[in-house]
Amino acid sequence: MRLRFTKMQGAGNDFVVIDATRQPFALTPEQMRRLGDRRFGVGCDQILVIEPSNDAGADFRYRIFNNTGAEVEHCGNGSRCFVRYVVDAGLTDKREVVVDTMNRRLRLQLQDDGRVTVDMGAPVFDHAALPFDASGLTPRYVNGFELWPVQGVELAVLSMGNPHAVQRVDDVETAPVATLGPAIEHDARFPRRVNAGFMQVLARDRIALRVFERDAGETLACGTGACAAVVAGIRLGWLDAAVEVQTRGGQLRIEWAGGASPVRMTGPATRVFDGEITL
Ligand SMILES: N[C@@H](CCC[C@H](N)C(=O)O)C(=O)O
Repeated sequence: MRLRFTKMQGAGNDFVVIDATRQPFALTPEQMRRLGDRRFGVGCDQILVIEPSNDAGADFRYRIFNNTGAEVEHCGNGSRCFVRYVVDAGLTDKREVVVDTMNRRLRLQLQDDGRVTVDMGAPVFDHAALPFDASGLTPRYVNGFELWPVQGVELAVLSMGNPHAVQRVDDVETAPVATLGPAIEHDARFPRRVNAGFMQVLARDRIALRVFERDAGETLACGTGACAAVVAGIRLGWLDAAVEVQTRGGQLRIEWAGGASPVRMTGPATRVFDGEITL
């Protein structure tokens, strides 16, 4: 089958975007793996599928697949690329778009400078949401928030719609992301696995972050990972309410007022090229 696609990236987290409002979308997990493969296909961290909404309150539905073909709940950098795509493709003339994902309704705003701000929804600390099995573990409390001992390090665990485990490191450049990342991702305490964040606090309003993503491995940036790291840093008393996050692929701004308020993420979204592939 022939498939039209657009390659996009947000802070170096790269995507194959499929417009399922204009062509049928019916790829098998095997076809998605081929599409996401950097040698045998187009190559990407995630595949984003844009569908019409069947809910009057939302403009579109947006589905996310890791490059393994597994459908996942959320993708922050992808959501910015999603809105850039629907505006540039003329699918909407709105600059504020409402979209439904698997488990959240997101509100996205295209800024005059081309960046996109996303209302990412509120963080969830309930272990069942990840899920995270803390049985038999004793947390260390910092500023009233738990750090859990897993794989020999201390993890803050939370969901941004998808699961995250964040640790503080002295230096992101020397952090053992390639070895500890997969060990945390596959730790049995995370039965649906987890995205593992490594955060260096540079100042109360600035962190450096690397994320070993579930399925995709280390990516140049992870939007939900940036939100999770900043929320954890705020709860732990290390960060203020607005933080610049330096990733290997670019800069994101994350804001959170605490409690049940939504996390706001602002960052770039860029179209790279359009193409067609036979799968
Ligand atoms: N790159 C994303 C997150 C994509 C999903 C993640 N790998 C998962 O499995 O939960 C982002 O920008 O948030």
